[in-house]
Amino acid sequence: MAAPMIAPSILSADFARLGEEAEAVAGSDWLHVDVMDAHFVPNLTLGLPVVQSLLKATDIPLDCHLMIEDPARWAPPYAEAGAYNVTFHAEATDDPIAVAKDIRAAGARAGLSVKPGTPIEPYLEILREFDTLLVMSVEPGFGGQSFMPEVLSKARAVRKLVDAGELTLVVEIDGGINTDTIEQAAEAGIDCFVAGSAVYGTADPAAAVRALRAKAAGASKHLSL
Ligand SMILES: O=C(CO)[C@@H](O)[C@H](O)COP(=O)(O)O
Ligand SMILES: [Fe+2]
Repeated sequence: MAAPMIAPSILSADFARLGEEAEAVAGSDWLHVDVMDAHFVPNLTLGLPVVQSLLKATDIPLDCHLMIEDPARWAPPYAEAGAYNVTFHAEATDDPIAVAKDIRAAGARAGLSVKPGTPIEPYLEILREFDTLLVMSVEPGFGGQSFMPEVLSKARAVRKLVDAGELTLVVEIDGGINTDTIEQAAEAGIDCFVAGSAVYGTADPAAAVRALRAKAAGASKHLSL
């Protein structure tokens, strides 16, 4: 496995100072941007205009997590705008392959996300159409919730396929990641760790990113390369 990646989630940042908040975590691998539409999830955050502004404000690759209905319509514009990774939910569409193809054609990596209660088995066959799998370890909608370790069996199943060379994708986890929970996720074979409150809820977000990276690296160093 490569070195662990950390993706601070701006959901826990100050929305009036997003450029500075991105600057505060310079050196992070991805900047995680939670797009919520108040339909797919019971919360409303930000959309394409804010992502377009963030793209001008930071060099950190944007990892857009779309918690929205109708990703076939709304996801490709994020890729066209220049987002690095565009992830939508398996539960939000009947044709995830078509959405992934459109995202890739527009120049971004395509990501598939599954809620905690969604099994991974029905999607294993189509994961070759994706560059990222985002395993939700809380119910999507809000930051600051508790980590659900039971979702790690999904990460382990996909890690096995990646290590066997059957899939090439980044396995990412999102929800409740902090210095107490990141090691168990790393041991399950996670490549990329989203953290919102554990980064922006602290006085020194850059130090929080370093602490998370160190813990994940320590826990995953025994895993196969
Ligand atoms: O997608 C989501 C929530 O739906 C996340 O990206 C949260 O922003 C993670 O926040 P923490 O659980 O790390 O506080
Ligand atoms: Fe997210």
